[in-house]
Amino acid sequence: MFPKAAAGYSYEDCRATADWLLAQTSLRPLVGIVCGSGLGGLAEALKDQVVFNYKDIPNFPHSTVNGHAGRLVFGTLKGKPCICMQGRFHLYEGYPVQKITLPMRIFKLLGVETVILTNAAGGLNQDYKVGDIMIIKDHINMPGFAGNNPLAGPNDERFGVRFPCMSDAYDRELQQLAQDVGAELGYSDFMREGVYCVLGGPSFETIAECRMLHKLGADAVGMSTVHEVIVARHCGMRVFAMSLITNQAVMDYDSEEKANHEEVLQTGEQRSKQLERLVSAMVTRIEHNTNYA
Ligand SMILES: O=P(O)(O)O[C@H]1O[C@H](CO)[C@@H](O)[C@H]1O
Ligand SMILES: Nc1nc2[nH]cnc2c(=O)[nH]1
Repeated sequence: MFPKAAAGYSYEDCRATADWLLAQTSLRPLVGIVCGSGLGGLAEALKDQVVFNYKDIPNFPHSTVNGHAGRLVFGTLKGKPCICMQGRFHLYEGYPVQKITLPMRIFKLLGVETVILTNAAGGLNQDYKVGDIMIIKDHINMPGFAGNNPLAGPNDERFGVRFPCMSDAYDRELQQLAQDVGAELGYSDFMREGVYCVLGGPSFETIAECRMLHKLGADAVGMSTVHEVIVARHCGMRVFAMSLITNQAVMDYDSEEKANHEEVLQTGEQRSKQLERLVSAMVTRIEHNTNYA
């Protein structure tokens, strides 16, 4: 029933995992949240929690990265049923791209309509400061240019169409909602919007690579999110994503700065309460049961 899939999982495999979860809790989540590096504190805001360790969930990969606890948390945020991934999967952990995006299909089969993704990213835009929150308005899928797209392979129409549109990947209403909620919370000074570029990692970028990405139109760079967004949109969920700028990408040969994961986690900790308030306030105001595909 729960095969060890080498690359991806079939519709039936995803259904089996979703049904296994649905049998353990009566909560039916409408919003799915993915916590980025050091941002797992978001899950603590959920009430009436039912928690699963990834290693206990059939078919689920395991978290191997510091700052990604590896727990799936069902609960409510101000009364709204949610599910939260306290930790995500990345290409550099050695998982095939179809495997790191499996949770999006599970979300869909659990009944999730809206996905909110967070990540830690390096700032390429010279106006950005460490601690800024960037609403993602678009992405550049660098591994996708080389054919590493989570939708490559046979397409199952029960999830979505063969050639999904991505020019509307990031829901504009939700971007506006984030701006409005951010302004009400007094966060406007550190809220931005921009383009996120995903790379394979795990090495951080060279100076020449950062300069190139900036010239290509990227405002922030990271190693996640985009694959999840593609799969979430393919199966018709509404998507909002944001980056916490945890470090400045090094763009200058005179700089003494060195990107490191400790700084990433530290910035996450410093901004975690504000991110939690932003996400909670957004979740309470998200409308449901509309056709978002
Ligand atoms: O994108 P998230 O999971 O937030 O993590 C980011 O932070 C890690 C590097 O410090 C990388 O995994 C990068 O992708
Ligand atoms: N690729 C990449 N990922 C990150 N995650 C957090 N900061 C960074 C960064 O500078 N580069």
